[in-house]
Amino acid sequence: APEICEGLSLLQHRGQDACGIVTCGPRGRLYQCKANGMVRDVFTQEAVARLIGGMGIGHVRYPTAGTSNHAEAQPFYVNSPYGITFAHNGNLINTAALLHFMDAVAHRHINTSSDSELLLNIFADHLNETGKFRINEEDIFVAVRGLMVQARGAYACVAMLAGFGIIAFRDPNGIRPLGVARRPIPGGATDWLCASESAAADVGGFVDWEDVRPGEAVILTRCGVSRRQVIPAATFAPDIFEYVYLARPDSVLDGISVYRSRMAMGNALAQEVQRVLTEKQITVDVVIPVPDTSRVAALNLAQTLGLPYREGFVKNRYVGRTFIMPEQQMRKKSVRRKLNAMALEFANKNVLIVDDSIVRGTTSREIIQMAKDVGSKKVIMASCAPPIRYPNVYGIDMPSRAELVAHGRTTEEVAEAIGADLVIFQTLPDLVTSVRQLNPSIERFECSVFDGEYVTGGVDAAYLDHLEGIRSDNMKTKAAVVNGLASAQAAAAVVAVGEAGAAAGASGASSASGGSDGTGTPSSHRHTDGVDDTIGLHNTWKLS
Ligand SMILES: O=P(O)(O)OC[C@H]1O[C@H](OP(=O)(O)OP(=O)(O)O)[C@H](O)[C@@H]1O
Ligand SMILES: NC(=O)CC[C@H](N)C(=O)O
Ligand SMILES: [Mg+2]
Repeated sequence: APEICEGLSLLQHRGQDACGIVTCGPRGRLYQCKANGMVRDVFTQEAVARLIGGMGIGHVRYPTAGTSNHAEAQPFYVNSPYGITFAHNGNLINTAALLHFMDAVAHRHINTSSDSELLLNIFADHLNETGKFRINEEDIFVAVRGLMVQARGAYACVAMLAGFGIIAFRDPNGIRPLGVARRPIPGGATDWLCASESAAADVGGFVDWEDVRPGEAVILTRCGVSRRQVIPAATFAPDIFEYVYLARPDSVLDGISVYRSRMAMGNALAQEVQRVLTEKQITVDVVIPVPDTSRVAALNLAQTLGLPYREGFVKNRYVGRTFIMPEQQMRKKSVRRKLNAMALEFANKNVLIVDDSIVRGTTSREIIQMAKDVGSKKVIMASCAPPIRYPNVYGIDMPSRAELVAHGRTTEEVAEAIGADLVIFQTLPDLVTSVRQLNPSIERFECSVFDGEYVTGGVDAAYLDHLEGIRSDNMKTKAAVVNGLASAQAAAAVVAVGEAGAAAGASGASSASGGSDGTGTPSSHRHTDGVDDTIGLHNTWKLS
């Protein structure tokens, strides 16, 4: 658990909403801790100490389906068959069909609106098909294949079978990243790690990072590692937005250094900036990045153009990423809390502000205003990514066209909307070249947010309308309220169940429990909407 916890803190930039760890201890017992909040807050020393065992899985959540309710925190658990826990990065696009299958064919109850809970149950259903008392690796490969035939969308997953091992797999388009690394330990044995990004492996001393191939499954057990291409890869199309924004610069994903790709984006953007500035006859005095993500590209852009690079915005290191926050109000407020403009770098200058992307325009609107407030002459905004005009359906939460500032707007209109004197976007071919030149064996990237071409197929106007209806900011707020009510309504019944559980705990049924409710949670913190709770796990800590 301490190592998984460390790994999750290195992946915190991928999800700030909720986090969780499940470990597997002696006799196949599972121990879990999950809640809304950041890794450092949820995993107290005591909580981690209670997560015993030699293998486990963890997750940091950035909700892209359902709500931010803690019932949707991962990993998820089902007891049958074999005791499976599951963590998923990505987003499914055929949830309606899968839900119908669950209901009508598999007769499995899905208790949240999380697509990950659904995916776990698809996996469980395929494992169950074996009908075996004890399964083997062959059965697992067959089950993962069954899941891949059925599930559509983006999914990089880790699953743990109690007392058996860990299974990692990546969808047939390889949209979201996933890799595996090893660490030799004295005596000849080997530790294994799977993670979304290689940076998590480096820090733990794991080596030989290998990307899981699209359509491949990896099984890790005491006996070693087995890999199999369970389904032929479709088009291998990693999401280019990982390189633009989501991933850490020190990670190498699918053979491409994120850092190098951002340097290349800065170089390429410099050419476009040069061209536009010459055409418009504007001179720029200084290049200023928008911390954090655009720094690498902005520095290279400034060097290429021979312009001074200045850190004119100072970032509050205690405020996380704003784009992945769930609500617009929160995002907007956080930009002001996060960034402060230093007048001495802006006053009386034509400033070129460089960001990695302009999505909703929340960041740019605020910082352009700040730049003006401290006396800039002209504010020119350059984006390492082209205009984002289409929703993302594969695990980046930008589901609604209306929320995208470039949707239905020309570049000039975007400038007006965000208050810039001029906006300069990278072209899509330049962005793709910046990334692809670092690994030409990747033939294409998932670029749907820029060109509206969805690599999996199955995403049409009707689907996007439907998605907008359930995922727009407005609807998320409504869903959260409805969910909150459901939780409150469930509470009365669940408290009663909890008390009964306490009796069982007191009689010694639960070896790991330390609290009065048999879950290890102090009664005052008891988690009261437990209808969705992973019944049967040894909960070590819950924030109510
Ligand atoms: O147009 P918007 O909707 O504002 O989205 C784009 C902005 O959001 C991200 O920053 P974020 O604060 O999330 O993270 P960072 O610190 O890694 O740059 C991204 O780097 C842009 O700055
Ligand atoms: N990025 C993620 O981890 C999202 C996983 C899943 N779609 C959810 O909303 O929980
Ligand atoms: Mg940013």
